[in-house]
Amino acid sequence: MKYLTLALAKGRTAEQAIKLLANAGIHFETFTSTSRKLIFHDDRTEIKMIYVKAVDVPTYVETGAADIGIVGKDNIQESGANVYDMMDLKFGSCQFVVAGVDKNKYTDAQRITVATKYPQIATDHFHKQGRQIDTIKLNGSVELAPLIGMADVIVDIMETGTTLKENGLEVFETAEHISTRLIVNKASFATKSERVHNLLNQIQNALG
Ligand SMILES: Nc1ncnc2c1ncn2[C@@H]1O[C@H](COP(=O)(O)OP(=O)(O)OP(=O)(O)O)[C@@H](O)[C@H]1O
Ligand SMILES: O=P(O)(O)OC[C@H]1O[C@H](OP(=O)(O)OP(=O)(O)O)[C@H](O)[C@@H]1O
Repeated sequence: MKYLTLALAKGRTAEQAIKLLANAGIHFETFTSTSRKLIFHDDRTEIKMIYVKAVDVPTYVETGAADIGIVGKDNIQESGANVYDMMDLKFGSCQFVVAGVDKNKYTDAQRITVATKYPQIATDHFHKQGRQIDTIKLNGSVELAPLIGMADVIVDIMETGTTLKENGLEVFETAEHISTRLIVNKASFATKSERVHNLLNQIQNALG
């Protein structure tokens, strides 16, 4: 039988994903989060895991380079990838928020500048409200932007709220809840349906 390929997001959710897979009977014996190895095999279940940057997981799955992906909903939504979002894995929980320092200015402004790692999500969020925005794409430390006058607000992920608090930012709006999801390539879902369903069942059972 041919191996199913699973793209797993590196970073803060990786350990929990590996633990969930182990509980589902899928073991990557040589895996350590600090290793530089990119491909791991479980010969018993015939699953090949590729260990990649979170932001790239939807691309691997959409193109069929991977049959299945484990990644945060933030990255799936931002990518707009045409994949099946099959399962909430219940870890990596956080929330999209709009935050800044001057709420009155934010409320009254005709047009606002939004700094974010997620320009597509920010644009969609504000367009739903009929607001026009300019986006500035940043790749980290987004909270800095309103503090130095670079942007009026940020759209970013909040988990504990510590980063906002320590930088004197206030939540103006809360948006979507985010968690880690299991996504499936559309062609694989049709052509490898039995194997994909078996894997989904194993993971669902492990989730309890
Ligand atoms: N407090 C949090 N901040 C950011 N992401 C979180 C948080 N809690 C859970 N997540 C989830 O974890 C993923 C981010 O993990 P991580 O920060 O390791 O990746 P990244 O930001 O894509 O990586 P990098 O910082 O290397 O670019 C997010 O995509 C999100 O789904
Ligand atoms: O509410 P909190 O628990 O404080 O978590 C939220 C922070 O975590 C993330 O940043 P990350 O740690 O990925 O660093 P980054 O600034 O490099 O993106 C996110 O972009 C927020 O800055």
